Amino acid sequence: MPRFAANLTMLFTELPMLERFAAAADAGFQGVEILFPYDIPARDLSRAAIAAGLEFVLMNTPPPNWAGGPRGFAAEPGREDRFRSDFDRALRFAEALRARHVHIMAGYAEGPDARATFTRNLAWAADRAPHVSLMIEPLNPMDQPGYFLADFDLAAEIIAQVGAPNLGLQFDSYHAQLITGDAMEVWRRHGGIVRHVQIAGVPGRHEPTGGMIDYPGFFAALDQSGYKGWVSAEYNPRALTAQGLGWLPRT
Ligand SMILES: O=C(O)C(=O)[C@@H](O)CO
Ligand SMILES: [Mg+2]
Repeated sequence: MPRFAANLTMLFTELPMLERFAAAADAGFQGVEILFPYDIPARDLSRAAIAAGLEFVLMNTPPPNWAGGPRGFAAEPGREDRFRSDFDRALRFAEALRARHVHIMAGYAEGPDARATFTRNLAWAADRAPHVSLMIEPLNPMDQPGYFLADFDLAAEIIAQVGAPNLGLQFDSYHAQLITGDAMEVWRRHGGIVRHVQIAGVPGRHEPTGGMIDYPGFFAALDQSGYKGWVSAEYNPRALTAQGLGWLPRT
């Protein structure tokens, strides 16, 4: 069975951020992720993770705000300077948090120029931080209209084209299901380059139970394929987070 992390941007939101760490540990999670940790001093987040005995698994490149903000700039032609200064800021946080992965967000653009910009920026980032695990994640176009990366085959092509050992795929089964209609098939095709998995129920992005994805079957497929990374719960709980954790396998 994989190790499970709680996405603290979306889970345990009934508590202040620094109290979510202990709640996640008490619930049985072994790791945590925060999408945009930039509003809280990194030392406070790091202390909370260490005190709760949790690994800090993932954070995103800026911008800082989750609510309604854009989702990065890496594929936006003409915004290379902004991407680079944001990336350096993300690296400072990642180091302070000892984050295992950094998700580089593409932003909103389309066409060959966007692809070329994204590829160049990713190559630059992979070279600048060879010791950091970097990832890109396709997002479904219903939730993020206009987001450049909305295709798993394209993500795999770009990762191959960059060819950096520290760049891989972030596989969110919720987005995979909405983009293709068959998250399991996407896993079978691209699981080999996946460094991190996120889960949620479809439809609705709630608890991973009873929807279009067979999660017990998916967890078994992860084991069968030898996946050794984390699986993060990235969903909006229907009620209090702890009330909806029946799906979380107990070790
Ligand atoms: O929305 C998702 O799914 C994510 O994993 C975020 O990192 C993107 O905002
Ligand atoms: Mg995700």
